[in-house]
Amino acid sequence: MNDIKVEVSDLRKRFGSVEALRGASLTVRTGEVTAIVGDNGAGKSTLVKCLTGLYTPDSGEIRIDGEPVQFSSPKHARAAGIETVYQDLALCDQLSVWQNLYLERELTRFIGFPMLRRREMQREAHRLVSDLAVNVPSVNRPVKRLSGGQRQAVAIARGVMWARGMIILDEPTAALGLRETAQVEALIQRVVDGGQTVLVVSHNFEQVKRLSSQVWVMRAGNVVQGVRTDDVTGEELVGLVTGAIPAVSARAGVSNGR
Ligand SMILES: Nc1ncnc2c1ncn2[C@@H]1O[C@H](COP(=O)(O)OP(=O)(O)OP(=O)(O)O)[C@@H](O)[C@H]1O
Repeated sequence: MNDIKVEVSDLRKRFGSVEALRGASLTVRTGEVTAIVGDNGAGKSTLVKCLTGLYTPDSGEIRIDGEPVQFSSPKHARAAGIETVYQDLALCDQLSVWQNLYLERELTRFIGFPMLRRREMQREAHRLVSDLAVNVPSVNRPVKRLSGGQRQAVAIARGVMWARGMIILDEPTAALGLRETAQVEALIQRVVDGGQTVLVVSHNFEQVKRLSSQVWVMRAGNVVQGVRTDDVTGEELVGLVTGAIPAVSARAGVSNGR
């Protein structure tokens, strides 16, 4: 197994006069939760969007499983097995849980015309939801009748269903209360235990401490430090993000994240 799932090297992206990424580099280890933290405007979303094919970087390199990739669209990144759950979740309110899980990727059979394999999708959706212990009353329930935490869990489950190796979560619990946050964090833990690699963007340092093994700190378009999460305190993370602490030195025997 390749230890490094993603390697981002010297990524640059400019929007007119704004340099959103100024040579950002980081790695994501296979089978772990890696976090990216940074203040507003630090470049986190831009970096994620380069990884998911929404933006094309001006220069730099992205390697997945050791292979250089250039994603020209989100579809292209999805075809490479990278699923992303954005803050807006992109769920279709009127549709049921199972319909959302298969949204735009419905199973069909051709009998002179394409026909939906409805039963099979419902069965598989039920199996996935049970396997991940996603707490929804039924896969037939429209998502508009679910709580915020349940909706987030459905969006993550959809990522799990289609990802082949990696899921990116953009602020997965920003809109949730304490109990729902705990449920979504437990789900993320199960996803990683199931062998997926997770990259999470979060403003919640306590969550980063609880969930991730590795954290990368971004400031003004650069990745200023990578540390193993156990080697940094919450206060140090805040200091790194704001720039009050330029860097923390690696604890004995631990590199700065590479
Ligand atoms: N499409 C765009 N057009 C112009 N400028 C952009 C665009 N996207 C991002 N930027 C700028 O690039 C910089 C980095 O933005 P980005 O959204 O990547 O930061 P972020 O760390 O994700 O911030 P936040 O935590 O607020 O979401 C900011 O100055 C932002 O205004």
